[in-house]
Amino acid sequence: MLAIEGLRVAYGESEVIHGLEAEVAPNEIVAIMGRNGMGKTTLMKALMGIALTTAGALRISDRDITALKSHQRVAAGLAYVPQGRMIFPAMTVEENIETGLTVTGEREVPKDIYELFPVLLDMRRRKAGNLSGGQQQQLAIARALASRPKVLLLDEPTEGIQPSIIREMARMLKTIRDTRGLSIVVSEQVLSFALDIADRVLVLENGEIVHSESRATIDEAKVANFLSV
Ligand SMILES: Nc1ncnc2c1ncn2[C@@H]1O[C@H](COP(=O)(O)OP(=O)(O)OP(=O)(O)O)[C@@H](O)[C@H]1O
Repeated sequence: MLAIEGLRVAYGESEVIHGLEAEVAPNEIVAIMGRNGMGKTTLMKALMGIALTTAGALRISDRDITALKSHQRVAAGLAYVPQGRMIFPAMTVEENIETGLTVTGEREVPKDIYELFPVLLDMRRRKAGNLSGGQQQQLAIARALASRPKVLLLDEPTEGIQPSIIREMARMLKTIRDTRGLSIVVSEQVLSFALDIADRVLVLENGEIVHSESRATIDEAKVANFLSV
């Protein structure tokens, strides 16, 4: 579904991702784990066309998207929930979700989005800035799903979220995968969340994948070791 081939990303002279190779299968949930500063956010931004790639190719459903701009990548099937969520606090919940509709041509928020997130239906006329952290995360995911993606990217969705809500979020993301048939790539530092949600775990260290293991056979202690400082 998503193929990353020989991806190199640099900020000026400083290369941060060094020839990364990865594939994400249809319906697969892949967790990208790594300590702070190892390149998770940079990888997400490169996939979305926000960070500058110096080499490599990206494909979504066999379509080469390497040369496409961000909005064209969204139209091709990528959606992104950035770190910190980046909702528009002064806009209503409904207006926030509507910003995700630009590539589908729909004018109104589809019912199935509100069915997934009933709390957003109740709060649709409220300013998004007044929602709790967990509700804002749901809003950011709803906005991303509004573009009907094939691959959903989430950058550290558990950051600043209470443990009970984190478990709820894991359940919700698996439901989204199962009901909408999409692939999910999630960058994460919380191992329990990654193990709860992922079919496969990749560990990113200094811009390279140093470990890749399916959930079924994973050595938790080994992954925990990569994450400890
Ligand atoms: N705009 C930038 N300009 C220059 N260097 C940057 C920039 N953004 C990130 N970096 C550097 O790139 C490297 C990877 O950072 P990145 O934010 O991708 O890591 P991360 O794994 O997402 O960390 P975190 O968990 O803190 O978000 C770090 O060394 C960081 O200092």
